[in-house]
This record gives sequence, C-alpha cells and structure tokens, in this order.
Amino acid sequence: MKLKHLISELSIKNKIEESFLDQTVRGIAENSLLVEQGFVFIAVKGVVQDGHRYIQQAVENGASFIIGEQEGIDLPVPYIRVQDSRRALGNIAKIFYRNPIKDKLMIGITGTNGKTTTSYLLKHIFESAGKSCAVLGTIQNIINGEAFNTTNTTPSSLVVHQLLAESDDEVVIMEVSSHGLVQHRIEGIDFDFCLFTNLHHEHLDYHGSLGSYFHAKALLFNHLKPDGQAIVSTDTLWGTKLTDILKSRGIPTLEVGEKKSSHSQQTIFHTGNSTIELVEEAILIPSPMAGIHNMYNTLMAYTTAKASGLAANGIVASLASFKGVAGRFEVYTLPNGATVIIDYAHTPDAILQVLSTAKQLGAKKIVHIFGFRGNRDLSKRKEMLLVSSDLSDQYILTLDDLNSVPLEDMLGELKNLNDIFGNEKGLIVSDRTLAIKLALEYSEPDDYVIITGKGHETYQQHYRIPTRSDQETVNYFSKAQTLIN
Ligand SMILES: CC(=O)N[C@H]1[C@@H](OP(=O)(O)OP(=O)(O)OC[C@H]2O[C@@H](n3ccc(=O)[nH]c3=O)[C@H](O)[C@@H]2O)O[C@H](CO)[C@@H](O)[C@@H]1O[C@H](C)C(=O)N[C@@H](C)C(=O)N[C@H](CCC(=O)O)C(=O)O
Ligand SMILES: Nc1ncnc2c1ncn2[C@@H]1O[C@H](COP(=O)(O)OP(=O)(O)OP(=O)(O)O)[C@@H](O)[C@H]1O
Repeated sequence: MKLKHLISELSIKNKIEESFLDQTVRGIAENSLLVEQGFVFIAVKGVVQDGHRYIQQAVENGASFIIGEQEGIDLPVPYIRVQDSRRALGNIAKIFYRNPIKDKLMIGITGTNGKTTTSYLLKHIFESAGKSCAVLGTIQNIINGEAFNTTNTTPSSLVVHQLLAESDDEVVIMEVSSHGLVQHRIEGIDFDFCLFTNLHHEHLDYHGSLGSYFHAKALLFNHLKPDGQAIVSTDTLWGTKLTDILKSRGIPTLEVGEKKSSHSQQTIFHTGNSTIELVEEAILIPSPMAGIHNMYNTLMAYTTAKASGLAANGIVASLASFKGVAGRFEVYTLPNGATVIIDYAHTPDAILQVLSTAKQLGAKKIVHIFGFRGNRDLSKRKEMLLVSSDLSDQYILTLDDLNSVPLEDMLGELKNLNDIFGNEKGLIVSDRTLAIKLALEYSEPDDYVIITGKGHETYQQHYRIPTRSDQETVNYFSKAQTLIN
C-alpha cells in the first residue's frame, strides 16, 4: 500500500516530503523486533517502556518509515509525527487491512465480570442459528473456527485488525477490557452492539479509583456504529449511571435487569429453577448455568441476539445445549458425594456470587480455597478475604500466580491479611495442590469445595503434585478417592 493512503486519515504534525508519499509500505510493526524490510514502525510510549527508544533498532531491521510522538528526531528514513501513536496505530492498521469489520456483525462487551461467559453464550446462540462466530477474549481468540492462545483479553489494535482481516466469520464477539479501552486497542473498530455487564472493585492499581475505572469502561460506547445500540445491565448504580449518560447523548439503549424503568420490560428472575421471565414478551428463558450472576449473563446474551434479529424461540432452544464455559462454575462430583466447583472469580463480587450460589444449591458446608495474584490490585484483597470469611465455613488461603513477587513476600501478605481481616475459619496452606488435597480429604457428602482464582488457566508456580491446573489437581485426587473408597 502507498504511504499516502496509509496515513491519509492521520493528523500529521510535521512536513513530509512529497516524494515519499508514493512509496510502498509492506507491513506495520509496533515492536522493533518484528520490523521487516519496507515496514512502518510505530513508536508507542508504553506503560513499562518507551517505544521511541527502539526506533534505531527498527531502522536497522529495515523500517522505511517511522511514526512517533516525540519531536526533534533525526533519522535516515522519513519520520511522521502524530499526537498519539497508539491511536495512529489503530487508524493505519484499519486502512492497511482494508477496514476488516465491514460486513461483520460486531459485538463488544465490557464490564468487570461476565464478559467471557456472555461471549460464549452469544457464540453458542449465533452458531446454533447457523452463523459463524469469531471470539476475541480472555480464554483464547477464535478465528474461522481455529483457536489461538492470547496474552491479553483485548489485543493491541494492530493484532485486532490483523485477526479480523483473516476472519471470514459473520459475527465477531469481542471482550473489551478497561486497559484496552484506555490504551486505544480498539481504535478503528466500531460495533453494532456495545454491552456493559457490571462494575465492581478491580484494577484500581491501574485506574486509581472506581470513578476513573468506570469512565474507562464507558469509552466503549464511543465505538458504536452510527446505527448501533447499547445494551446495559441496569440493576447496579454504575449501570444506571451509564444509561443516563448514553441517553443524554441520544444513544439508543436497551436496559436489562429486574429493575423496571419506563423503557425496560418487566423481568423476573426465578432463582429456584434458574429461569428468566420476560413478562411483556411472555417468554421464559432458562439460564443454562447456576447462579444469579449467570442469569444476568444469559439475559444479556438473549437481549443482544434478539436485537440482532434472531427469533426468541430459537435463542431459548439453543440455550438448552449450552455446555458452559471452561473454568466458570465448573462442577465436579466426588465419589464421596461432595461437590467441587472451579471458578475464575478473582474479585470480591465474583467470590460473593460463587459462594452464594453454592449456598442456594444446598451446600451443607463450604470450604473455599483461594489466593491473591501477585502484582495486581492490592486493595481488593481485604474485601475478597472478608467475603470468604463471612460466607464459607472454612477458607484456605493459598498461592495464586506470584507473577514476579517473591514467595516469602506473598506468604507474609497471606499471614498479615489473615491476621487482620480473617477469622478462626481460616487456614494457610501455601502449596495450592496440597490445599486442594486437604479440602477434598476432609469433605463429606453435600459439602462444597470451591476453588477460585485460576479457572481455566494453567499454573504459573510449581507445586508438590505435578498437575498443571485446578482441573487436573481435582481429577488427580478424585481418582485417588475412588481407589481409597
Ligand atoms: C501494562 C499494560 O497494560 N501493558 C500492555 C501494553 O504494553 P505497552 O505498550 O505499555 O508495552 P511496553 O512494554 O511499555 O512497550 C512500549 C512499546 O515499546 C515497544 N518495544 C518494546 C521492546 C522492544 O524491544 N521493542 C519495542 O519496540 C513495544 O512493542 C511497545 O509498543 O500494550 C500491549 C499491547 O497492547 C499489551 O500487550 C500490554 O499488556 C500486558 C502484557 C499486560 O499484562 N496487560 C494487562 C494489565 C492487561 O492489559 N489486562 C487486560 C485485562 C484485564 C482484565 O482482566 O480485565 C487485557 O486486556 O489483557
Ligand atoms: N454477571 C456477573 N456478575 C458478577 N460476577 C460474575 C458474572 N459473571 C461471571 N461472574 C464471576 O466472574 C468470574 C469471571 O467471569 P467471566 O470470565 O465471564 O468474566 P470476565 O469479565 O471475562 O472476567 P475477566 O475480565 O477477569 O476475564 C466468574 O468465574 C464468576 O465468578
């Protein structure tokens, strides 16, 4: 593609010689290590490093053009100065990959909890209706039916455009994280439907306050197509606040939840049989997963699919064959009649949802195993512990991913938090696999052993039992239990 086309939508702050404009750009890179001959390199001021420091390396690797924000850069190749490199990256990626969202139904989902679950519910509903679906999210990216590992929930704008350019899928469902929104990772991407699930204590290490976390989430709604629609779960204060903002901007907004407003239809959650009743539509929607939180996810998915034109009956029928989501309220029954739940809960509210659901399901005794992820929001730890010590009959604090935090520091933190905010129900077993072993050994019929934090993920730490995930550990010990019995 010619440079003049690639940069046609950028607001450029310096003079570019005419003769360069007809030169061809062969590719785009935001990492100097990935630059090839004839590429344009975009220097991004990152959270950890400054990409401008790698311009020299990009030139040595063959970059023909550099885009950046810094002034006074003297180079052997043309330098294009812009106000914001991350936004420029998304913009040129959109042009280079020829606006890959065109002809696709685009759905973007934000919120603290429920993005992944709602994504997979939607994927299942659309696929049952015969439509192919791409998913970009926490567990993996799925393009043309092929799954790829992910580093981020929302990849960089360059990767998003590259993936969508490869996709022949009719529907694209994207989880959009607050980090992704603030870092313009969806620049150049617009949606037919933008969804907001909820907002709870999370990521305050990055956003500073719940208010600015909320404003980050709200940025998603600047990415609606002109005829796009917002779908907001309004049973929380943040959902109501968002709806008010969207309405004041004239954005069509569907309100979802039990709280009745002049614009929403009467909705009743029948928790006994996990069914959602939409009174005006006279329809009963069965939620295929346990817990009120999953009724919200199901209702969000139903409302979105219906608004896109799918028939209500078809959506309801498809939910019957939904198999659940890896690591989200995954249920195992032990040979002794106890139940094990593996769940990705890593916020205070998610833990509250999971432990409350176990109580509703009739748990005789709840043993909760969890830890705190290293180098992530420290301020939520106290609340997580308070919820667990309140709702469980026994909790076991153990290790989650340390990231780069030294083991001794994390063990000190567990002891400290437990001394201050815990109660007599608490125990610390640092090895996660041994914590699970202990809970399973002492379990009795109708008890619930609930293991949260890792969900579908593999372990980062090495533990005594050579298993790679909570699922493997539970399988390992439940087989042993079969042998003993
Ligand atoms: C802290 C953070 O958010 N970092 C994200 C950010 O990195 P960054 O751009 O700031 O990168 P950086 O390391 O400072 O480097 C700056 C620039 O120098 C360039 N560079 C660097 C080294 C080099 O040799 N050459 C070079 O050119 C880099 O390519 C980059 O362009 O932008 C990258 C591209 O989009 C992300 O992959 C990266 O996510 C890191 C891996 C991460 O862990 N992020 C987490 C906090 C995150 O984003 N999480 C959310 C989900 C949160 C949730 O659970 O809800 C997510 O969407 O994943
Ligand atoms: N609607 C909901 N409200 C509150 N908690 C929920 C909801 N849906 C799921 N959860 C809880 O949050 C956990 C993560 O769910 P899910 O993966 O669907 O959310 P997410 O928004 O994708 O999370 P993350 O951004 O951390 O990947 C679940 O395991 C469950 O404990």
